[in-house]
Amino acid sequence: MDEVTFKSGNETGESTVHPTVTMYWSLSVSVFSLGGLVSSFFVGWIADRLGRIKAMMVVNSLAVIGALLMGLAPLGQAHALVIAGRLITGLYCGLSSGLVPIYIGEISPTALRGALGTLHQLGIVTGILISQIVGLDFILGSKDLWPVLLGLSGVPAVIQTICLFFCPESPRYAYIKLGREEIAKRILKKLRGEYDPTKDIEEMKREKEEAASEKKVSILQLFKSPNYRQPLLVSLVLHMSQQFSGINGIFYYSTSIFTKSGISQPVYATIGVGAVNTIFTIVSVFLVERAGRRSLYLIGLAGMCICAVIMTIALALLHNHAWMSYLCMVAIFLFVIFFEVGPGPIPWFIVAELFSQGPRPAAMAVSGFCNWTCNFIIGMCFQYIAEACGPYVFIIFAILLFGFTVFTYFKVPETKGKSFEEISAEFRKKKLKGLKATEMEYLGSSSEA
Ligand SMILES: OC[C@H]1O[C@](O)(CO)[C@@H](O)[C@@H]1O
Repeated sequence: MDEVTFKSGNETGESTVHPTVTMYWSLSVSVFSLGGLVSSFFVGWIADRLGRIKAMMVVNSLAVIGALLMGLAPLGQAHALVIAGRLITGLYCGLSSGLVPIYIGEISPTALRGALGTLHQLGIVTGILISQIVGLDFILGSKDLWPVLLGLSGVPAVIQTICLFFCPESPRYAYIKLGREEIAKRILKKLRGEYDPTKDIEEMKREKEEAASEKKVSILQLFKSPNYRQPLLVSLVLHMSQQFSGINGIFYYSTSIFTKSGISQPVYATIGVGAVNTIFTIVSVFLVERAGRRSLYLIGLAGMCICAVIMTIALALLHNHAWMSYLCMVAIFLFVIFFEVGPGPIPWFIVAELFSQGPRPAAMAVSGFCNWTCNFIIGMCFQYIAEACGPYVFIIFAILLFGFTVFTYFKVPETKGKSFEEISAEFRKKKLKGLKATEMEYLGSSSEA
């Protein structure tokens, strides 16, 4: 008999799963983010080498290959093919989660950069919601139809490839990277309608001069150069805060959290979470250009921190008070709402705002790598931490969220309505101020001596 079999009926009457199955399951869950973290490193390279549009088209082929491997899995060693397919799909997601925000950031007019940037997250959450629904056991999540479910994951990439034939290349790439002013002007007119592109071209010219003075920025230089220290720190911490907020703890394990908190139809509650997640990402599209990134991020993190505390209290008191399950459920929904108001969408597009054309691709690669690494860590560890901590698991996230809120308050600048150039000038000003302060301290201490 194959090793991969389910044993059922232990002494407690619950069914138990053979450890080999658990191992294959965990592996197929985690290779996805492993693929993401490896490939995100190459985002900058491929974006500059092929241009934004061609890069997205080429990368989409990975999604199709991954989907085919999973869809055709029953024809071969099913578990091995599913794991290989998930790995390749992860490689695809790592690249595309960097390329899409770079492209959106570069084609958007300043006043709409945040709103359009949030559409990237809207794409992610809509995908999650659709897969939650079609994954229901009476739709495609059954013993016979699961290969169709997994095979369909390539469809959005095919649709995107077709749409990309109608999309213009990034004007910033055309002007700054390729030096094609006329083409850049034509693209700008195609994107914005008949208007005078002189102001935009002027801005790109200044960015190009800045980029020319700093040579090509590699990932190593990004870490070495003091000019990028502050924006890099902000980018990495924002991506870390997105994943270490515990959002995927909720997403990966929401059904079991709902079961534990006594909800009778946990799968539908999970779909409810997906729906609320999508609705509030749409709300964020409209909010982000009004309220600004910094305030939304602060409200989002602080709100999530409070929800994590409430969830902990509700889970801890559940044994004594059955109504705590409702409180827990409300806290979970609010947690997701606060996430999508700021920490969900903002990290993806703010990195493109914090860096000018030269270092932008490298910065996107490093930030994407950070996001996927943290995602992988949560995927691997959450279950074990939850088992070890019981109802107190979310207190860890509450503490982390508090720390990230304080960091955001002191370190994250507002980028709303500012040109790329103005944003980097602000960082330079801060750096100078910091230097002056250190000089003063030094002079102060030497005169005291
Ligand atoms: O909406 C939740 C989803 O958003 C992400 O944080 C990406 O921005 C994913 O890691 C998560 O599954």
